[in-house]
Amino acid sequence: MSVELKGITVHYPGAPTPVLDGYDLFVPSRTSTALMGPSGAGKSTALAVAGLLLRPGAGEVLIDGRLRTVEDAPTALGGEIAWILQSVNLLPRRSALDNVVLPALARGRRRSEVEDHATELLHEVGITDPHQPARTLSGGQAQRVGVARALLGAPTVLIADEPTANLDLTTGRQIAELILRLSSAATVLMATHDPQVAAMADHTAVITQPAETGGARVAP
Ligand SMILES: Nc1ncnc2c1ncn2[C@@H]1O[C@H](COP(=O)(O)OP(=O)(O)OP(=O)(O)O)[C@@H](O)[C@H]1O
Repeated sequence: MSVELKGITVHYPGAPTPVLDGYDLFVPSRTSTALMGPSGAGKSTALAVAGLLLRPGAGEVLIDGRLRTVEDAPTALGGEIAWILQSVNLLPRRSALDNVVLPALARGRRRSEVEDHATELLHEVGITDPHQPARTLSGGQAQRVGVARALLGAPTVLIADEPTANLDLTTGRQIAELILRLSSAATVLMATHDPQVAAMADHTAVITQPAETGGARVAP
């Protein structure tokens, strides 16, 4: 499914200027785009709009050519749209496997329906013991569990907001490679500050500092 932002404007209350001002982005179906740009340029804001978590002041979000709004979030999130964040927020006393399946159980799936697939995904991301308690995982291992959790619902749109930011460069790049390889059937939008991570994606879009340009723009 393609993801398109058309003329998106977001002006946070109290801010002197909009963080996004007529922002356009097109991510073709089943491709990945790395979103780059200086801190504060609006990458997370653009992802929140694309992921239907933030209603823009103006503009449209089209997924697979269909107009979508934040009202669609309850059905889309965890199903067709999945997120991977910088901080993984695992339940520390539960196992890696529990952390992968719990969101699916909360959405009404039976454990028996998802457990085999979750175990397989954990294996694919390099977690050899699915019963390892989350509190004993390293940061990199925890993010691997986060990747498996995001992929369990077979999302068609995967949004990753600086998924490697809390990791050392090498681990971060391994995680980015995993995300892009395992989500090849999805359309991926990933914010990153690491040019090597960005280079792994099919395309790069740069959001420039609005204060300098009068509005965020995408570089070709
Ligand atoms: N909920 C909010 N309310 C008010 N201002 C906000 C809010 N969220 C973000 N901002 C401001 O909007 C600007 C863009 O923030 P955003 O997090 O989208 O940037 P970013 O490019 O993702 O930055 P970073 O690389 O540091 O994560 C910043 O100046 C930030 O302080």
